[in-house]
Amino acid sequence: MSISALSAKLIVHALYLEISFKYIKSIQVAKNVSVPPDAPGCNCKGECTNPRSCSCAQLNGGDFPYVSQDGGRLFEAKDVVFECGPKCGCGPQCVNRTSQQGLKYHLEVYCTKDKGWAVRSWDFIPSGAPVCEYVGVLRKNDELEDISENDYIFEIDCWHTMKGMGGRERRLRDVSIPASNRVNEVDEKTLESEYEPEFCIDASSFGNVARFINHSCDPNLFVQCILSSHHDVRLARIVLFAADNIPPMQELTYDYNYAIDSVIGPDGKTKQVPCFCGTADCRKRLY
Ligand SMILES: C[S@@+](CC[C@H](N)C(=O)[O-])C[C@H]1O[C@@H](n2cnc3c(N)ncnc32)[C@H](O)[C@@H]1O
Repeated sequence: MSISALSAKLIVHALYLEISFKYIKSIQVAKNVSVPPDAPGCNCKGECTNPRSCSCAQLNGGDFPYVSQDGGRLFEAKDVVFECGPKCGCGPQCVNRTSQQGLKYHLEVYCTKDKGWAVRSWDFIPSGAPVCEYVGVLRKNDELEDISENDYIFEIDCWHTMKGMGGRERRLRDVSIPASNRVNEVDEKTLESEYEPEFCIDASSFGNVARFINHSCDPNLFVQCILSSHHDVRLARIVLFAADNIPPMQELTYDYNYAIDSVIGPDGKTKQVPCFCGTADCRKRLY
């Protein structure tokens, strides 16, 4: 195939992805995964404005996690953000539903020379703005086959983030997860010694633009765990936010944060993938 025919094909493909991703907003749930019932909501009307009377603001430590500027910006990264959900009295424009309002920026999937597909925005993205949710099929980790061969899995490891438990790991293992689904009911010791992510978002067969966002050791996005309908942190939503003001056409990246040597290939050997993020502090390997 000639270079021009190949580029035309890539452009058509990218356009197709761009159009189809615009309309894929929410995750699918595998048949054997049961999502907990909707949590009780706040009693606010219209928009939540008073953190003292809003029970969702109370879950966030007594204040709203977002400022309303630019349609909602996360004030600072948090262990977990509690957004308003289906049982709340407020409406869809409530600032405490910032990550639920769909794509706001014109995102483009494009081809790089050494990392495959990548994503950039045609628009300026202000620091703290939600960029996109990691959408896919919500699955149990222990049912995935060939996890080391699947590039589109996001393990929901919010406990690791919350407890500063180091790099994400990508492995399959029988794990025993505490029966409790409430943040502060889980025993600390269990967390540190036994906890492994139980669920993941698998974007290999179904997903949105987030599946094409590459890793960087010095990223411009960060991962934020969000609870909106239920309060089970094992099944938290994963949303990517701008870590800085991001100028148009700059590649969007987040830190995959894998622990080095944590991925075992089908041959039983440690898998090593070089990192091509090109930043000054590059760790040289994805895992
Ligand atoms: C979630 S996908 C990202 C989209 C991918 N580039 C594609 O073409 O579909 C993750 C995979 O992209 C590649 N990748 C992402 N970031 C990379 C980086 N900094 N250096 C090298 N490869 C990277 C690796 O193959 C990784 O397993």
